[in-house]
Amino acid sequence: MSEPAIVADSLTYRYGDLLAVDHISFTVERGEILGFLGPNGAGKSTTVKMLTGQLRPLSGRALLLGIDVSRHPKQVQARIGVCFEQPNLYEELSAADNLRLFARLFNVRDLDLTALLRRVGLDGRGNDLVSHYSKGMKQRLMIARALVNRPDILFLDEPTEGLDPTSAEAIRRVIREEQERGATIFLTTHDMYEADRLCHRVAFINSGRIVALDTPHNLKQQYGKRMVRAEVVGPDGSLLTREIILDQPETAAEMANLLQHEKVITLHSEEATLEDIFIQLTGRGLA
Ligand SMILES: Nc1ncnc2c1ncn2[C@@H]1O[C@H](COP(=O)(O)OP(=O)(O)OP(=O)(O)O)[C@@H](O)[C@H]1O
Repeated sequence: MSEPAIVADSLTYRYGDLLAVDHISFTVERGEILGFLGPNGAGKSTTVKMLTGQLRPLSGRALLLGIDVSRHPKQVQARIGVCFEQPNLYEELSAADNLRLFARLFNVRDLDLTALLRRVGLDGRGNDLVSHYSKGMKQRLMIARALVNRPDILFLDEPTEGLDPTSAEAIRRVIREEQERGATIFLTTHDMYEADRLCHRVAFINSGRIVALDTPHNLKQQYGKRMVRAEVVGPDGSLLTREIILDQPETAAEMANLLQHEKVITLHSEEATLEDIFIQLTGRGLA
């Protein structure tokens, strides 16, 4: 079996007195989409920078595709694609020239510019200057740039943050396509719905530490409470809410009581969201 796409082994980083990343360890298998979830300042970007060779860990090490990132950054960088939250494009060049420049840097000779621009919904706009692009267009161009070298691993740092729904959906579609192509995706986000829909597993990070790492389904099973919420008509005719926790010894009796003795108007089953679980584990929200 091939080695994992990403191995983080006790990665640690400090800015002055601040321990931003505190002995983080995890593994991402090839072809997996891992969501890295945490609030502002949790240490997500710092972790990504260590994984991609932009910051040298204070201690610990990162292996990408079996290669030590600190020892062989160039070798690793040729095989990954990185898209950061802050646009770092050449604004006075056209979108196409930005991509061509990157292709030259990576020695990619058979770049199909038209196809690449089409994938991110920028076909017909390749000759526009990047400075004339909207925020969403720049973000999509950065994704395109991260794909130029057909990376084995894609690092996407908050790729849909602040985008309109159409741009965000275009980016999610590309993420799924890349995973189907066989790429591994490391997705940093504080959007729990996005993580829930896209990721095979999610890691919760808080104050520089991983507090949980599992599939969204297992996290909900382990930490979440499934429940039924009903709206019923009260004695004075007003609407009241009843909540019944599922999977308890008394659940069946409570459900029977509800249906036999109350006038039920609506009935919905609900499960914990990743946000609920994050709050339960850390005492704070993701936003
Ligand atoms: N260059 C820096 N100098 C000093 N402190 C920094 C620097 N970069 C980040 N930090 C601090 O390190 C901690 C982790 O920051 P980091 O950017 O990794 O968090 P994050 O989870 O990516 O947050 P966000 O969601 O806001 O991007 C924060 O407390 C932040 O203020």
